[in-house]
Amino acid sequence: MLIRKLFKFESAHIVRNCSSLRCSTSIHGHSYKVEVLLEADALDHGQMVYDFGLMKGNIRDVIDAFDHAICFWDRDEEEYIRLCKQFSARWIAMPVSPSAEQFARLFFVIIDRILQQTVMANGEADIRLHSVIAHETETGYAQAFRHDAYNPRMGEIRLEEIVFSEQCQAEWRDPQLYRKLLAGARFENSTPPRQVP
Ligand SMILES: Nc1nc2c(c(=O)[nH]1)N=C([C@H](O)[C@H](O)COP(=O)(O)OP(=O)(O)OP(=O)(O)O)CN2
Repeated sequence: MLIRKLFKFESAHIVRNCSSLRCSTSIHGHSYKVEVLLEADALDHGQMVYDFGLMKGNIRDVIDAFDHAICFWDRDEEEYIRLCKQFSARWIAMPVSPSAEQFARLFFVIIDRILQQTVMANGEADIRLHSVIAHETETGYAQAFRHDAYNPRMGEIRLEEIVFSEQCQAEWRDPQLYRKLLAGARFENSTPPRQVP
């Protein structure tokens, strides 16, 4: 069974080398929508694949870091990157260009790691990240599946190479969140009170 949770953020970028001139030569913003799809073949003690509320923890926090941030490819021109950092307290450096496709892949890789490091506490069984959909506009989206996220032909995404500005990190509920993720820390889902009907 599949479940889906929708997240939103507003962000600015340039996508170099693309065919659309406006997109590759002018900083512009989008109201992104990100759909996270999880799958499992069994249900937890609440008879859910994964409680939607749990997705409003680390998964939501990481996606929300992109809100009001300027996102740039770390191979963009040095001067452009310097100015992004100078004029925006919220910025994210990405090892791939910030197209809808790469946002979908990048979120897949991050959320996949969050789930791997999360200790399930309510009988959730074998939760798998099915795919991530990144809507850039009302009419255009990209959907990344596992084989896309880890496909080197699309560019390798190493978590260590995604850099969140100090301001992005400071606004997390846990400013150490990303450092903990990189260090392989375990994230505990809160244990629900057991009520047997
Ligand atoms: N496959 C992709 N194509 C384009 C991307 C992308 O990430 N993946 N990105 C862009 C631009 O960022 C652009 O701003 C969005 O393009 P487009 O859909 O053409 O935007 P419109 O605002 O014109 O949307 P309409 O709904 O068609 O008016 C370009 N292409």
